[in-house]
Amino acid sequence: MEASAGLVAGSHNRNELVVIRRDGESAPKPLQQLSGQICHICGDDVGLTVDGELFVACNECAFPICRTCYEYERREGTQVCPQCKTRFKRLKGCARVEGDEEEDDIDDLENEFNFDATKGRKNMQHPLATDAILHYGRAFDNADPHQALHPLPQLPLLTDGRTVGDIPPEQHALVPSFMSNGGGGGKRIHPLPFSDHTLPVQPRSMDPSKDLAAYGYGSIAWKERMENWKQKQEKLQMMENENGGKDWDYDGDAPDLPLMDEARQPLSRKLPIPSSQINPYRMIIIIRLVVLGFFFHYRVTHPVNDAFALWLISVICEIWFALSWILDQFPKWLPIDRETYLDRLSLRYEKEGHPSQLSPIDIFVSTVDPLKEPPLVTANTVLSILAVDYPVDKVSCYVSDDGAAMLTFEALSETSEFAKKWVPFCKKFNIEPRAPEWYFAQKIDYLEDKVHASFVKERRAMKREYEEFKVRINALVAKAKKVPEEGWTMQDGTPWPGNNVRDHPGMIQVFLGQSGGLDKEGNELPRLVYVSREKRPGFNHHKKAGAMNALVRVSAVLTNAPYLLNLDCDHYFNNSKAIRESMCFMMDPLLGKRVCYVQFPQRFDGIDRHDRYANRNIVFFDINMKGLDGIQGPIYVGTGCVFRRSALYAYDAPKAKKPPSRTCNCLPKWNCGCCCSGRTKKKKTNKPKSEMMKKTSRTSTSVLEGTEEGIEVIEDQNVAVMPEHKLEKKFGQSPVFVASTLLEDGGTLKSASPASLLKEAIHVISCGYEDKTEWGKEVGWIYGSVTEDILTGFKMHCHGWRSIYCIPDRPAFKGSAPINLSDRLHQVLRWALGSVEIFLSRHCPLWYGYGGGLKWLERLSYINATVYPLTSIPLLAYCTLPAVCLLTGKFITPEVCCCFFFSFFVNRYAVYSSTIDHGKDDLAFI
Ligand SMILES: O=c1ccn([C@@H]2O[C@H](COP(=O)(O)OP(=O)(O)O[C@H]3O[C@H](CO)[C@@H](O)[C@H](O)[C@H]3O)[C@@H](O)[C@H]2O)c(=O)[nH]1
Ligand SMILES: [Mn+2]
Ligand SMILES: [Zn+2]
Ligand SMILES: [Zn+2]
Repeated sequence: MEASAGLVAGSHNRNELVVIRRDGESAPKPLQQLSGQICHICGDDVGLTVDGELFVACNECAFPICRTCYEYERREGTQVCPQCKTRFKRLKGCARVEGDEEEDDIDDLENEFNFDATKGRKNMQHPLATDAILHYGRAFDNADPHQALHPLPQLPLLTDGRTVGDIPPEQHALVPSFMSNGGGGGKRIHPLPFSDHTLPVQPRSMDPSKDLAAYGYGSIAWKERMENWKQKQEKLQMMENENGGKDWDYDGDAPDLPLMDEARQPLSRKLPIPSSQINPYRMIIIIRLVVLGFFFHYRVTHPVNDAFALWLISVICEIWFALSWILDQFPKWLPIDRETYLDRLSLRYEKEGHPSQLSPIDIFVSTVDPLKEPPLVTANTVLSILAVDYPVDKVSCYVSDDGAAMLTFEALSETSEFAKKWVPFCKKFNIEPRAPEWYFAQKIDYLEDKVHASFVKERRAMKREYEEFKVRINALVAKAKKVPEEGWTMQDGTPWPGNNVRDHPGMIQVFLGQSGGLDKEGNELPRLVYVSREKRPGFNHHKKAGAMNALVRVSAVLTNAPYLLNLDCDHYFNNSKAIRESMCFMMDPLLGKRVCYVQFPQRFDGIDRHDRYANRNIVFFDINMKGLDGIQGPIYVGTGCVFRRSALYAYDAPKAKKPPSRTCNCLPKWNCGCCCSGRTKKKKTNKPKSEMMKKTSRTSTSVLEGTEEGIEVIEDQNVAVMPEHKLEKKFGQSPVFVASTLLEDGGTLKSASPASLLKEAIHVISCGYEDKTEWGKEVGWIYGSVTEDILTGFKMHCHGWRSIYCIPDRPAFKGSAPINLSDRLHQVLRWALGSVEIFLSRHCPLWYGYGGGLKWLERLSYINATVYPLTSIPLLAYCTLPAVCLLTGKFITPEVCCCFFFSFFVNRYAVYSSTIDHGKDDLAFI
């Protein structure tokens, strides 16, 4: 390589030219003065060595980095040069870092290049580096004052008190993030600290010299990108801050027209899977069905007389397998994808100069046992909620603590304090994800991620703050290990009401929100509410379903947002725009009114690459659920789901008044003459915007224009003309709660004082509240199964609602899955038992809810979801048959011909795929 290839020139406002040769064969000479070089990470002066020479961190490309940044990167960052990705070597006088092999040998060249053998530039070492002794005074001048004040705490303790190194890899919770170097499976994560639209990503060229030209320090491209970025940020900031902006003129002027049109567009779009992709699958299903017919014809008409019992058992098993295969296949007939338009949502509901019209949302987090579900995990979930990209006054977070643990309470209190620093940081730099543990587990790529200098410093300071926060939480956890004899006492000296977990009063504490103190930048934070429902012996508390219903009522009394989102305590917001995604469906004036919930797929962190225990459930989440979305909507999986509050109150879906010729449920759609021929006949709505956006109220019958197909008319028939005593019978004896159910657009009674509302909230979480009401039977989360989720979703579909499956590019939520065998087996067993519970209950999807709006393919899929565990019985029988055959010398079929072989083979394959690819397992599409 030519020496000139490595020539890099630094110029900034202090404009001294520095020339450094990359090959190092002859010592590079500074042409003029050396200081004045700007660090391309933090923007400080790079500084000099004691010899008065420029500090050089990377001998390969001499990318300008100051000593502070260099040390930080070695200690906690990627440990490689941001530009050429060569591993940093230790420089004399720099702090030791974990992973430094030798004690004294500073010049650890061998190691250096063993690490990155591909570079093989052993003798291209920069001479400056070998005797680089740093200019301490200088370096300290540059150091982040925060860093100097707070020495880095020891290795962070995990929540169970052990240090990181002690943790076996198979553990729930946060371990993987400590173990891996940011993102499992060696895949590098590129966090996007700034939103995608701020700067176009410039593709990196393959030619290293070009690379340098484009990215080398002082290069024009770099500076342009910085400038560009700054301008865009300022613009964005201005748009956000400006409150007296230009009014929106709907009927108005030409310049506004494009915007207006855009705002009128639908907020989401349905994308059917191309028929060229899906038809082959359908064909295979049909072919198999036909072959199956032949097979059973043969089997039934050819009994084996000398081994009748064997034959009968095998035929029964085969018929069961065939049926379960059919149950499994047909709900996949019409898979669809969806696309959302967040920009249109914003144009429509967040008009400049007006207060945001986005709907409020109440977010529920459920926890039970702080020792099994570490408070740090819950804290991360809560932080990601508080920092969500949504108007703060429209978000409330309710944490249900079924363990009545003071630890959870105190951790939440700490979390609310930390949120005052964390939330403004997230919003300022637009980072993802907004759960600090997962955010800091990512490594930054300073070049590709368009990092701004001030961001680098604030990020480091925040990381330090987070580590201190973690230490505080871990201290709480350590303290909670030994329970004092007289039980816990709160800071004010009163005993903790929840000292007896099975017998304690209801507890509510509101943190943050309007009255709860502002964040570091003086902005309000979302409301955070701690709720622990009353527990008394002799009452059935119905586990998670009971906890959720308590939250439904508390939130109705305190905030009453028209939408709810529920999350398990270990599922954090991975995508801060997730609520907006769901609102693209819920707030769509056309499609929205019939949607009971928007389910997001469950995604997980820290699963091993081969997904040993099939935690990901790929077939279920990426195929079955998309198939259901094409019918009546995905089933509810218990977490990551945005509900319409009124759907939880057991109201029927607004009826779609379809033209009589379009009411069929034909399958398949493409050969149905009755419902699809006139599909293109879309009814244009010419009503003025304001009227289209008019909110409908449950107390008045209103007519909406069109539906998702644009051809139907919906009528809101949830007219609440129920007499009050009936409402009380349905919802329980709380006038405030009952009144809240009548407010379609949410909101609370303005007349009530906060104190009286809190009193009412305590009342609605008392044990006896649900007695003789419809809670758990018709209203809210439905009781009677440990998989309350399937049941709850099923009831809604029976009421005629439709659900939506939303898969944003960036996964909306992420959780931790059980990654050890016994936990996983327990979970699968629990799900299986829950399903059988439903199958044997009055809610059995075979018989329940006819005439209520449940589509038959959707019903098939619910039957499949509840009956699948029973397949284990015929499977066991079928697997023992060969052994019995061998022992008795008899066989399940009579003499065999070759056409039989063919059909037998095909059928066996079908049996295999239907039993193994069952719902929640990971195999091929069919
Ligand atoms: O008495 C209880 C028991 C559980 N939970 C909460 O329920 C959630 C799920 O419990 P977990 O033990 O993690 O069950 P999983 O099998 O991991 O959860 C899956 O399966 C459940 C049952 O189908 C669903 O409810 C969950 O949302 C879904 O993630 C957790 O947040 C718990 O804190 C309570 O609030 N109260
Ligand atoms: Mn879980
Ligand atoms: Zn720096
Ligand atoms: Zn380099």
